[in-house]
Amino acid sequence: MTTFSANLGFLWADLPLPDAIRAAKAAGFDAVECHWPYDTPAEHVAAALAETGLTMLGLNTLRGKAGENGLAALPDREPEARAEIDRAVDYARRIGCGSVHVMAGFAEGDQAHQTFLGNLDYACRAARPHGITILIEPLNRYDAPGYFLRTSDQAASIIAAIPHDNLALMFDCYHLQIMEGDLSRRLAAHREIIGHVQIASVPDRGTPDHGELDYRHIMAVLRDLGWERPLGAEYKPQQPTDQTLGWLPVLRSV
Ligand SMILES: O=C(O)[C@@H](O)C(=O)CO
Ligand SMILES: [Mg+2]
Repeated sequence: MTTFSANLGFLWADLPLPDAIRAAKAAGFDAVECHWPYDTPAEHVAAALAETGLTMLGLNTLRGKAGENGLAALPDREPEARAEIDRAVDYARRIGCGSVHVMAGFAEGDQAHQTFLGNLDYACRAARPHGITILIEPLNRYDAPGYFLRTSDQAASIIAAIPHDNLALMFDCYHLQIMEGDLSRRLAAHREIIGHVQIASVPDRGTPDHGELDYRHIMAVLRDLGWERPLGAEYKPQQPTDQTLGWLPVLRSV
């Protein structure tokens, strides 16, 4: 049976994070994940996780100044990028969260590529003692124009260049359908480096039961590939989240 993680960056985003965790539990999710939890003390999040029995699967590094979308590929910003990596790894460690998405930022070119490699090497070393995986995620050109990481192949070549086994691809079906399509073959080609899978409808980033992607098919592909971890529901609810969950029992029963 496929299991699902509620992305609390979008779902129940109006609630304090501990209450969002409780709401995800009450709605029947199997796990949670978030974007930027840092305004909430880690011990409050850890307590809500312990109370509900849910695990926080992932969180992101902070994006930087207003208008920025991560720092890790920005030349000459290594001290800030690494401080954010340290902050994220420490927070993840304190709440028992298994992965940290290191956000690349708006950049291009070889210097950005080299900077990203250096910062990812740093992140993998910082995360390893805590059993934490570092994730990198290609984002689509419409939501994040100019974002350094755009395709699964680019992510794969970066992962191959880093000599650590705790670096993996966040395969967000929403972004990669927009950028590349051909998702069944993309999932198979990159199976060994995928660390987390996220879902939402395309193109409107709504509930995963409509739009140009049929997630019943994607779920069958993932099952055939031996994927058993929760899929991250990272969609933007157009109504209060509790009123948008009709897709959950339907996809769960597939
Ligand atoms: O897809 C997304 O936007 C998120 O997974 C993320 O972490 C970057 O904002
Ligand atoms: Mg995503």
